[in-house]
Amino acid sequence: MGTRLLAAPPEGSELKPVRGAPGLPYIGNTLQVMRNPFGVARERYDQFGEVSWGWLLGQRTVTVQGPEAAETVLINRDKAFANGPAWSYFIGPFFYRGIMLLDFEEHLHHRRIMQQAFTQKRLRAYLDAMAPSIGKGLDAWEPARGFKVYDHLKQLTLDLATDVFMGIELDRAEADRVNGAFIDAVRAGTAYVRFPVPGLRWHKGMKARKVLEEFFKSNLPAKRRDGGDDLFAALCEAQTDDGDRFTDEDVVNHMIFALMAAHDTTTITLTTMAYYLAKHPEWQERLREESQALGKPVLSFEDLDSMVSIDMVMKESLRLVSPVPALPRRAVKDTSILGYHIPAGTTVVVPQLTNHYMSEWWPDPEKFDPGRFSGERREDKVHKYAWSPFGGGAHKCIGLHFAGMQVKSILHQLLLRYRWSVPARYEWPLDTTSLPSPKDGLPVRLERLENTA
Ligand code: HEM
Repeated sequence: MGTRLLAAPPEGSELKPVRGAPGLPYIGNTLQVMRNPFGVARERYDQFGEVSWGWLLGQRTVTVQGPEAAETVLINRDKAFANGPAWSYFIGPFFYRGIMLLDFEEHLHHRRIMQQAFTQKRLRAYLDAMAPSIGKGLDAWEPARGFKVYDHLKQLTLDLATDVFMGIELDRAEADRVNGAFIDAVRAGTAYVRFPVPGLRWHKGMKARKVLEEFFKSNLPAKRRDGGDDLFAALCEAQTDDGDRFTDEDVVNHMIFALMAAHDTTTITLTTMAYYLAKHPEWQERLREESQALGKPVLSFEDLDSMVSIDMVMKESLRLVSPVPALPRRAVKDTSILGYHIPAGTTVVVPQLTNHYMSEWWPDPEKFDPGRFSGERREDKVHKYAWSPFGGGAHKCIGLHFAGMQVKSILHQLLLRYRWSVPARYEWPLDTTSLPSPKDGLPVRLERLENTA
């Protein structure tokens, strides 16, 4: 495929043009990137270096590889890169005015208020609220061969979302209606037909958005009045020192977005951990011993830092399978990345999934080796953006401590109740066409342990 330049740099500037092998207009390498993101990224890096371009999902897209380029884009010093126009292309109609889709001053205003829903005091309350629901959810698992871990974890985190995020008692039918709408809204983002044809994903997503809006709107007055220990109440109450608060509409938009931001990401992290712990039983035993040694059936906030092995496995799993595989941005003015000219209007993507596999930054990147995050080794310290599953800069994941808490709390309780394994030669078929997930649901042999805690 021929090499083409994205655009000529302005005359007299010392900037270099971005090169690429873009392929057919609109289609380009989309299929290859989806099927084999690692191979394509390596090939492009070897041919063009950190900054290259191609057609991706119907857009001219500049892909920036490696932590230095990631830092330039995410730190965004001269405010050249915007989230809204880039993310809206994928999820705009369904996650309208979610905080990740806001930019610059407006984003900062919302972020300051939202921060109040993620204080240590709030996090403690969320953790205490979720512990019993986790136990109940896990107790209902039925040990079997071919037990689909991914499907069960997805259901568990969805049920937790109803408790900890909404704090609303729902009967099963209502919970299924709201959860179903939520799932349709998330799926719509990966629709191939990107306009509303009745019965297809996009159309279902639009309908689902309406269901969710009505649900949160109708529950909002009671939430504002009664408060609570859930995220919905926290967003209603959140207030900055300057007295800024969210409007009713803001609360609804942020709730719908937060559910989405939290759900699949946490499920993918837990599933990846379950996969590697099944493939590496010595690590599973090590984690189980750590949990048993704690001598408590559930984790409290104070215990989180002492779960050192779970922490290392979580970090390594987030490196190997970054739940948000790529971060898109749109250049809102002419700018540059590592000396390359980026014209206004260009879509720029930071591919976290493949960045975590660069042998330039990670020794033996394909290997599951949680010890690389141990105090003595800290391989992630090679660059601030070498390990960045939570992104960076102004939009860095606001829920990262929440995620750590939830993952550790679930894994601790899981390790105390069950052992799981896969045949030695099993390799999971990872689907990378959307957010990464196992095509087969990750079937394991699940056994209940005699003594829990
Ligand atoms: C392991 C789990 C998680 C991962 C890997 C993850 C990853 C990310 C990433 C990469 C971003 C930045 C997107 C960008 O810059 O374009 C982000 C943003 C965000 N995440 Fe998470 N996330 C996780 C869990 C959560 C949870 C549990 C919550 C809520 C409780 C949450 C709420 C958010 C929100 C609200 C934003 C937007 C922040 C902003 O734009 O200011 N995330 N997340």
